[in-house]
Amino acid sequence: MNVPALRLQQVTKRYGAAHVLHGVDLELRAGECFGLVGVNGAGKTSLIKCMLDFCALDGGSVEIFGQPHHRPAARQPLGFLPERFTPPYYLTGADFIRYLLTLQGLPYDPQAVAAMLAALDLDRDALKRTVRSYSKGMTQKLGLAACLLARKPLYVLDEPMSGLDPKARALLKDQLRSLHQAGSTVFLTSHALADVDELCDRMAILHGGQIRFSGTPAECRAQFGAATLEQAFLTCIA
Ligand SMILES: Nc1ncnc2c1ncn2[C@@H]1O[C@H](COP(=O)(O)OP(=O)(O)OP(=O)(O)O)[C@@H](O)[C@H]1O
Repeated sequence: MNVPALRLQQVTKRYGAAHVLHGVDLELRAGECFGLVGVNGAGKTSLIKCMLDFCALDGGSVEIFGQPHHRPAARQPLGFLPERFTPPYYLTGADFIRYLLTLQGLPYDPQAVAAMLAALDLDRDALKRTVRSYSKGMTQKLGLAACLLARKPLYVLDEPMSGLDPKARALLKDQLRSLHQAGSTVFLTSHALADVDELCDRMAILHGGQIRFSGTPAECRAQFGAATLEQAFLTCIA
């Protein structure tokens, strides 16, 4: 039997008196593209922080490819793009990519870097410029490039389309499809339900601290008797 890429069991998270996650169960099969959706403040980023051991759980457990998430080795097969990606402003794009690759024991391959920048439509000149001179979309592309260059079995991407122009969104979707075809598992959050519909094998709706729906986008439409994923989402959280 295949080990799940991610398994969350009864995950509970509180910030002081505020209960954000109440017993969340979620399982990602290895090799699938999975989308987590929910309104602002639903707890998507908190769930990711719990998964990656950036904050302590108040209950439950998380396993990454069968290993308890708090073991550093469990996170080795994982690439992560945070929701608010803010690289050190004084580094050049090349410095930043080199730094992240070095941390993972990977070489800086100028050809691979150039190919990834082209694949995300980030001008190669950006490598020489300090990050302080980047636009929001350029910064997001740099974060995506650094993350995707590491070639990991599992990617956790918190709102990866954030700040991207229509061309870059289309290119990123191509990249995510390629990763999927190559066998990587992708977990992403998104507010663009059309992207989730297009890209994801399965999805979950997080609302009120709990998973209200988990299944394929087609199952989501069918379960809520809706023609579109947007209508299904609205019915689900009503
Ligand atoms: N460090 C923190 N301390 C206190 N409350 C927090 C903290 N981080 C998040 N929260 C609260 O937890 C709730 C969930 O926030 P979270 O960022 O996980 O939501 P989200 O679903 O990712 O939202 P968005 O779609 O707006 O990015 C919100 O009410 C938020 O204010």
